[in-house]
Amino acid sequence: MDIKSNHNAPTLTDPTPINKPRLGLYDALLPYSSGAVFSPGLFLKVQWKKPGLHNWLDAMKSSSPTHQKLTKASVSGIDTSSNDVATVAYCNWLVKYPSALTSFEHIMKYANSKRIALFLDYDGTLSPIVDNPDLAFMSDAMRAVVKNVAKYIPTAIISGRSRDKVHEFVGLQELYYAGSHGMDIMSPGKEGEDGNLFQPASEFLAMINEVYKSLVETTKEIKGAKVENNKFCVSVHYRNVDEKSWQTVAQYVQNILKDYPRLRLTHGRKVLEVRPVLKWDKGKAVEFLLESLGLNNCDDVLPIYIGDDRTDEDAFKFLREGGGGFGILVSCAPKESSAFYSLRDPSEVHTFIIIFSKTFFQHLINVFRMIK
Ligand SMILES: O=P(O)(O)OC[C@H]1O[C@H](O[C@H]2O[C@H](CO)[C@@H](O)[C@H](O)[C@H]2O)[C@H](O)[C@@H](O)[C@@H]1O
Repeated sequence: MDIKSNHNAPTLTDPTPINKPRLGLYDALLPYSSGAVFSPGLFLKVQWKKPGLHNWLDAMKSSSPTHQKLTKASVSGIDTSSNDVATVAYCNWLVKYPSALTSFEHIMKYANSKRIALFLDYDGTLSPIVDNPDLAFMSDAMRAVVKNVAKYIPTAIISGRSRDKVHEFVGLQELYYAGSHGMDIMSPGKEGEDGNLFQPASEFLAMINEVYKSLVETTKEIKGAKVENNKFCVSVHYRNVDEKSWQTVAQYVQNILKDYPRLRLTHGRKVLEVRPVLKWDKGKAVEFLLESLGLNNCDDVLPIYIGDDRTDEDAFKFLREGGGGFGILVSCAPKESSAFYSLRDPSEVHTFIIIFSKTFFQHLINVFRMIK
């Protein structure tokens, strides 16, 4: 697969925010920017039309299909001796989204002599999906590989969680963090200091808090429902709600959103995500970070994004349609995606980052020897 041939000219249309700060590690850092001012172009012009309850329910059911038990997969491939329908479907799907592990040499050939930027989603990518969102811890082994790769490659975590929460889970100072689906971006600070901040949705803070409180109040009677305040967006979890009550969850969220035309809803993995009607998503966050790092519009840069969720598709799409890189979808079940490659689960993400760091480090040594 020729990655480059798939990249067309960028299709982004909204103007650059007026006081867009640069967050680059290697650039002069601009001062902390609070209450950023943005061009009206940042707001979505078409008002979001709230879909009917049945559409919401359909989306809730399809957003997190029960994972098929796919066994015996390994780095080198899948156990094709099994005739299990799910395994066959997964193998067919791998033709379109090859494993980033089995395609590793191809990826490295393409990455050779390029500067890399690595973007990592958190839930379902660095940490396994668990029932309680407060207990979605990342393993020490995963933390160690992310810490190691970040020594050589600018690395960012891009999550739907609040930036503080995901920073607390990951626990590494040296990374870029983009919380609230990219609406809250911070660069690594110097020792004991905060880095630069970019918050395109800051004016929505009060509104989001208000909606969070209403959602907590109205859903408290639904057993298993959980509302999470992600600062510039709110998650309504229904993973632990009996399926018979999903309609009630959807109804309650819909009732509240009727009063907030400037908020919209997206679906994640057994979660409804309430967020501002802004032209800002994980794809825009990747674009912003590349620009801040001085790595945009360069032929010698390869951005790689690894993620598992629907909201990661915005980043995959950005990279595919002119962002100069590619996405890797983490999924153990077939899914349509704008990613180029796939990995089955966080343990394969762990393996990929290890192999990638080692190969990249070796490459740096070779370059160093050549110039010596
Ligand atoms: O962009 P992400 O970092 O993937 O964040 C998306 C949502 O992730 C979290 O929820 C998901 O993971 C939970 C823990 O494994 C799981 O219980 C839940 O069902 C998943 O949807 C997070 O709690 C949400 O706030 C994020 O929106």
